[in-house]
Amino acid sequence: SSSHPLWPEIEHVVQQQVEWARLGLGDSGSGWQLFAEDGEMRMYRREEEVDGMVVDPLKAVHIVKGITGHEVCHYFFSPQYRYDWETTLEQMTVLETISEDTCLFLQTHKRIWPASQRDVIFWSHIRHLPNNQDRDGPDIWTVVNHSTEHKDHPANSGKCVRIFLTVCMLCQTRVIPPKDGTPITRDDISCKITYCSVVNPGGWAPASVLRALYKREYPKFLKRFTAYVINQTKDKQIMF
Ligand SMILES: CCCCCc1ccc(-c2ccc(S(=O)(=O)CCO)cc2)cc1[C@H]1C[C@H]1c1ccccn1
Repeated sequence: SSSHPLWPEIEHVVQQQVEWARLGLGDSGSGWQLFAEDGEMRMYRREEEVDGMVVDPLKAVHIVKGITGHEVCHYFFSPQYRYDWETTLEQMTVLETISEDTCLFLQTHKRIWPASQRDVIFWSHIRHLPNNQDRDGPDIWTVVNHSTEHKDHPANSGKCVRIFLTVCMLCQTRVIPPKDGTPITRDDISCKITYCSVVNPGGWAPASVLRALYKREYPKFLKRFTAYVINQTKDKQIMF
C-alpha cells in the first residue's frame, strides 16, 4: 500500500531502474563488454570497483519466444516458484507482504568457495506500465529488487556476509497476430527481456574469483529461469 514507509524509495528506485533498463548499451565508449552470448541472449558487464570491491554492473538482453512479459515477471516475483529456478538459493523467507505487488525477502545463498556465505534482504515490486497513451508504445512489465535493512536481521550478525543489490527484470511483449484473424497462440508471441543487476558482495572477495563466478552464474541463471517460464506456461492460457 502506498502508505508503507518504503513506498517513496520503491517509487523512486522503480522509475530509475525502468529508465536505466530501457537505455541502450550506448556506443563502445560506454564501457559495456559483451561477456556471454547464447542464441538470442547477450550479456554485458562494465568493470567497476568500489573500495577495491568488484561491483560490476550487468545488463543482459534476451528475446524468448512463446511467453509474455507478464508471465516472466509473475514467475520472477512470486515467492512460491523461486526454489524451482534459483539454484544458488539456500533459504528464502518472506519477511513481509507489503501489498499484493510488493514483498520483503531474506535470502541466504549457497556458499561459493573460497568466499564466505552471503545473505541479502531486499524489497521486490512488480509493476505493469501499460502503453495506453500511444498504441505503438511499449507495453512493459517489470520487477525491481532493491536491498534494504530489517530491524530483526542486522547485517553480518550471523555466519553470512550481507550483500547489497539492485536488480531490474524489464519485459516488453511482442505479438504478431495471425493474418487470417485466428486467435493468437504462443507461436505469435515473444518477450524481449532486459535484466540489469548490480551486486555489491559486502565483504571483500578476490576480483578474479568474483568475475569468474559472475561469468558462470549469470548466463546459467537467465537461461534456466527463462526455460522454467516456458515450461510452466506452455500448456496454460496466455497471461497478457
Ligand atoms: C562472493 C559471493 C558473491 C555474491 C553471491 C551472490 C549472491 C546473490 C546473488 C543474487 C541474488 C538475487 C538475485 S535476483 O535477480 O534478485 C533473483 C532472486 O534471487 C540475483 C543474484 C548473486 C550472487 C552472485 C553469485 C552470482 C549469481 C549470479 C546470478 C545468480 C546467482 N548467483
